[in-house]
Amino acid sequence: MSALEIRGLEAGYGRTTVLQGLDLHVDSGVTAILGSSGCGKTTLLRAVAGFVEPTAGTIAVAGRPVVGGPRLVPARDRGIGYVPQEGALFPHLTVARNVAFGLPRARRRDAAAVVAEALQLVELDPSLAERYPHELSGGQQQRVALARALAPRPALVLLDEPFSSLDASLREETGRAVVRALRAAGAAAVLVTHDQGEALSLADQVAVMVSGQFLQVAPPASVYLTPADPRVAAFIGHATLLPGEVLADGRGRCALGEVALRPGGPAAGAARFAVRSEQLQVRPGGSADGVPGEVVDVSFFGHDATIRVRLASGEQVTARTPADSVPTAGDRVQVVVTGDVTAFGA
Ligand SMILES: Nc1ncnc2c1ncn2[C@@H]1O[C@H](COP(=O)(O)OP(=O)(O)OP(=O)(O)O)[C@@H](O)[C@H]1O
Repeated sequence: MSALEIRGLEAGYGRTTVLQGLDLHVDSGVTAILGSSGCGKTTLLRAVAGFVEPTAGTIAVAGRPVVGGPRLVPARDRGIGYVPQEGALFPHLTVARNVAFGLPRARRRDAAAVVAEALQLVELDPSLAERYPHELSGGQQQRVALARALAPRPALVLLDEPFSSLDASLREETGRAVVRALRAAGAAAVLVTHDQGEALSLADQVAVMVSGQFLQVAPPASVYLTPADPRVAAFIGHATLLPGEVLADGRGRCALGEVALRPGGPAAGAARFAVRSEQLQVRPGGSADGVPGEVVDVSFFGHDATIRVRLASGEQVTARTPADSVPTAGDRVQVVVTGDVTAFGA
């Protein structure tokens, strides 16, 4: 039985349709909904949770229809845990009372045991139970919000950009802890994010959303290495898209010269090539390999750097290079492509 099954879902506000017929299947584990601001990620979560009424389609949670079935099941009866942006804990309640808040009446009598178990799941010290939210760090507050969502033992937890207010290091640590807690609780989760690193590192399945549609739903490595659409390639791999031509022998030609193509692409003729930044190597000007170009600018990150290069054709490409061999703006370089390039029909 799947934790969440969505078919042909349409939803919006007034006359505006935001979700344009979505299908999604979540068995278990974490599914990340990845997309840029305004594409409809929160609207999808709200439709699943029961805060937005869809105009078409069906939603089933743990095998039970909640939309498009015999009756529209209200939010409180869907058996879903919801972690909103920035946790939204009740400021006047202690951690323990926050966690116990959503428990059904029958389980409130042993609330202390449920709270202790939920705090253990999210790896929080039991001594924090009597603190108030303002006495916790941002990461601890997020874990309490998850403990509150997990306490009623839902089959499905929805998380809306849960780490967006945390700084980079805390974000990674909290993200991993949250995934461990979800797995330990046996709950499937749908995590909304616009951060591709977060989606790729935390999720078992990534659904890439653009304008209320899913362009690809697949495991992280597949959306990264074998994007189904040029927009997925540009969004996920920071790929440069170049016009070119597929040659008869399965190779391709573009402003980067002749390149090897990933099998299964379009037939010979005009095409678009997606080249990920780490597939491009920048060598000193005058090197034998590659095509010539001029460095436009460099962004240094410590562990590596990205280098924008203007090719002789006038097109610009972005290369990622180790931190110890970074050229400077204005340098003449040779750009070499490594590995297979993904081609899409023009
Ligand atoms: N209550 C509302 N009434 C009318 N339009 C809305 C409402 N909420 C959202 N929208 C619009 O619906 C579209 C999708 O919004 P949504 O919040 O789902 O996007 P999102 O992908 O979650 O964005 P973000 O990453 O910025 O949170 C946007 O164009 C937004 O302006």
